Amino acid sequence: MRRSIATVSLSGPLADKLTAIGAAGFDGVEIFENDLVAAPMSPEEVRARAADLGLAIDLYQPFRDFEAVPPAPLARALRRAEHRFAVMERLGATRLLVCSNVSPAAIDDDALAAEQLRLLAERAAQHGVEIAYEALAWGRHVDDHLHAWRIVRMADHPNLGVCLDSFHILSRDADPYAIEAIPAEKIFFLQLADAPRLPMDVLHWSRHYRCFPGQGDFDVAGLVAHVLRTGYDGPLSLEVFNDIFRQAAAMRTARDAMRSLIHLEEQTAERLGDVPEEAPARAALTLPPAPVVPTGFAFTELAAPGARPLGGLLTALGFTRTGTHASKPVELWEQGEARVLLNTGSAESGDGPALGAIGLESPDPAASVKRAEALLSPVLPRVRAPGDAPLDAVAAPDGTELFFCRTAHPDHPSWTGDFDRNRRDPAEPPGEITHIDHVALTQPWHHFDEASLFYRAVLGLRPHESLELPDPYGLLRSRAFSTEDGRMRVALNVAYVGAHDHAPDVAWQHVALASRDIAATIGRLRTAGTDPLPIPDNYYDDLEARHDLGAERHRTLRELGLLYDRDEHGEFLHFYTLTMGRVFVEIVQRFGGYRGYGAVNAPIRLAAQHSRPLPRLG
Ligand SMILES: O=C(O)c1ccc(O)c(O)c1
Ligand SMILES: [Mg+2]
Repeated sequence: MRRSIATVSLSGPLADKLTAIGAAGFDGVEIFENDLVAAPMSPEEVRARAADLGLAIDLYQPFRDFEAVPPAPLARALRRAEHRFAVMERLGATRLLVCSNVSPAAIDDDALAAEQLRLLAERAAQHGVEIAYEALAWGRHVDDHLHAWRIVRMADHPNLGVCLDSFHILSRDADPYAIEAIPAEKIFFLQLADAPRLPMDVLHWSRHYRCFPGQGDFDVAGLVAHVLRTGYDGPLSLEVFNDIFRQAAAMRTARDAMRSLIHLEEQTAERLGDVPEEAPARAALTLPPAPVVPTGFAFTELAAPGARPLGGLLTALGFTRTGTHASKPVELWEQGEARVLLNTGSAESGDGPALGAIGLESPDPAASVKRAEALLSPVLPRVRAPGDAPLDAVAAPDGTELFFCRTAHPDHPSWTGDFDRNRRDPAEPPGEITHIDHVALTQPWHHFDEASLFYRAVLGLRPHESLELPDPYGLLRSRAFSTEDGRMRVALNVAYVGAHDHAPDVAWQHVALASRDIAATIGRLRTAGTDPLPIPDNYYDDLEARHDLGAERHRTLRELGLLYDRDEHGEFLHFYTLTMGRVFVEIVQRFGGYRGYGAVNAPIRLAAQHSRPLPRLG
């Protein structure tokens, strides 16, 4: 399908927005009047710029508070309209969006609305313009797309149709099924936006919290499927009012927008299903190569300029250094299926250790990269020595390198073959750590939505509930993404701005390791002389109030310094190590199918982390 985007969705002056939209590969653009009015370019210049960038001007908008008014305001509105038609002629735009009247002066009279819209359409026709009538969810009398359609049908003018906007429809929980009854030629435009479910006033919600499809909670693909069943073949156009996107780099937002549409077309195809009666609708869609869902973690790589403290920590947790890379200053540490790479050669950032890369188990690493590339993720150049196994990698939005691996599979060269694994001591008593449970990545606040879409669309992960966690210095947003079977999980946290002078930088990342006997692991750590993150006594008093686990268990948890959570599936015990540079390690033990991440305990962790000076490194 043709892909468009409204200029309101991006940051910057109009010329820069157009450049970014063109560079991201869009076919068309909705020009917002504000952007044009404020631009130092004539409509003819905007027209020429758009044409140079290969962009059609698909819509000009918005035209407000027109219909169902008394004669005097109608006369004024028609005068306004004539001016808009003249600008549109200069722009070369032929569709004008008219949104439903929000003025208290509007009259609740569909016949009057239809008559006046007919008059507007008649005037528009003289300028070769068509009117797309959109029901705003907060319209005075028309706040529903089917109501707008009834008025359009009543007006019965070839230059008048409806504009459907997924936000206005889905924010009101309207069933989009009835859209299928609207003839395709009367759907003049389709605007798409997603949004997180927020119980708030709909105007405020729409103007500040819209996001690209795949970043929020709406079933946008389901709606598009209904629209395509009508035979609609106009553009899929993103119209996103978002406070953060208004501030973010336009090039990056435009690429994210395009990624959203690619993914949306794919999801729409899924909603349509592979049956003959849906074939015409499906034919309009362009599909990227199918997602290759990771099956687990192959490794995590920590940039460890001063490797000693991290190596010491891993030893205390029961890891063994099992190898060194044949051509790079990278050590392999293993325990069970948990593998940690310490990259001692990484540049000294001044911040100390950091999480640099994640290895994901993929059933087909090359296909994983093709998928990521089709969804506009930067593929990383392969820097490897001649004998090294091929490693396919892409960059996640926050710069974390994601390697697609096939560990120890007979049909695929394994990355572990690049390590001299001569140090594995068979006499070493096995520790309790079994595998990597999850990885938690802190995202810059203005890239959180981009990162969410990346993990959903590129890796095919399922989003979990979005959480807000109190922290002494701010409110932390957190959302987990996992495979259906939960074997591979990533938690994204958004870093806050830190407006206090003394607010610490919390761009921490952490690796959570699964233990089959967490009491033994924390004991092992203490025996090695390494303290875990201390948990205040008050936590255990509160835990006793919230859960009755029996006196004995409560005493043990308190003595060991373990945190506790439960859900309807099972129980969860965990603890943390102290932070080193930008990373810390969490040890977790799941019982009986517990699905969460101990998020209730995150505020305790954050408070404890803030109360401690950072350990000295090196
Ligand atoms: O918020 C608004 O006023 C507004 C304007 C134009 C639109 O297409 C829309 O969906 C909302
Ligand atoms: Mg709209």
